[in-house]
Amino acid sequence: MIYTMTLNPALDYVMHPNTLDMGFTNRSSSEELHCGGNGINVSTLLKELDKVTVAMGIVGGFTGEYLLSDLQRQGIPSNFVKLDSGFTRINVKLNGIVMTMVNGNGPRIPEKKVDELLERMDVVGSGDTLVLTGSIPSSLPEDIYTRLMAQLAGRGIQFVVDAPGQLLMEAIKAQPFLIKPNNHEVGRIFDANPETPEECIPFAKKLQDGGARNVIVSCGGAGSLLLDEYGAEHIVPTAKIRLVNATGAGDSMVAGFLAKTTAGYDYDTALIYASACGTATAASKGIAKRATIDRVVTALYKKMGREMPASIAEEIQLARHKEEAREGKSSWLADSDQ
Ligand SMILES: O=P(O)(O)OC[C@@]1(O)O[C@H](CO)[C@@H](O)[C@@H]1O
Repeated sequence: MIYTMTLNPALDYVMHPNTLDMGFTNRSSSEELHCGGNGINVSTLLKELDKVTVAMGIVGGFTGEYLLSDLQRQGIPSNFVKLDSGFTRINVKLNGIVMTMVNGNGPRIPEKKVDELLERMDVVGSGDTLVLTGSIPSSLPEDIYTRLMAQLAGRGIQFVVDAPGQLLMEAIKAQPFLIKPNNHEVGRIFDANPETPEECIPFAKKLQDGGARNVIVSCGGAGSLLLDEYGAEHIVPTAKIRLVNATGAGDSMVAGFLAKTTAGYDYDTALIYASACGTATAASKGIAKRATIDRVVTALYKKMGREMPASIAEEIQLARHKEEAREGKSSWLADSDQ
């Protein structure tokens, strides 16, 4: 089972302002509301790929209730600690000419709620994957991810960490299976300015020396790097799309990588799939839908001049048939049952 942990979930309020003049009233041409926070995004994309996950974390107030009901509506099982006061943050994403985000700090988390969370973690056991991702409210200690991993150490759990700066550097000491910073985050950690996957290799090596087993560094349109646990470097380009929304693209990469590694695919295939999932979300409003992911996977293999593994091609075809059947465009279900 894959568990995702979102300690600071959010409702992402996406606005499309035509202007962004400081000190004046700006108007948005349309708005959207998505349930977010990194772990929830990972669960949402994995749900699109028919992978069951349990979303865990801490929620509060009416925004937290909304988030839980949305997870239920999507059919994503959840196990969240509920706060007695305070509310889950609303992060504002200004999707104008230049994308600007204002992320909330999040509610205050009392120590007893941390204890409750640690108790609930006992459901995670041997063979499970635990994804620890996103920032944490400032009332939580900086070593919270390390504490969670220490509590679960020795149970045969695979940890995945995608967190900013110091949180990440603390967490790699617990030798997570995967970390996924982007090139800007890597640059901030090492006081450098890597732009391409190739330029990220030495920094990925340092992160591996610090304990991480597999290191993915996403570099936006320049492609992605995976330095795998055997020391092999994999680089994939990014499929060309029209950028709609960068929010959740990194989480979608993590989800895509886990979808394929937990299904037994090799790291090379998993990275290509991860990159396609990230790109598909960047081309979507909210987290990508299955049909977009499949289109981008196909485009990426074409761009790379490589043949898609037959099993992935079959999956894509099956998903398309299912979609057509749902929309009443084909009768393949009836045919195949005859
Ligand atoms: O403030 P954090 O926790 O660093 O990031 C939170 C966030 O920006 O990340 C997700 C996309 O990755 C969004 O759904 C969410 O609003």
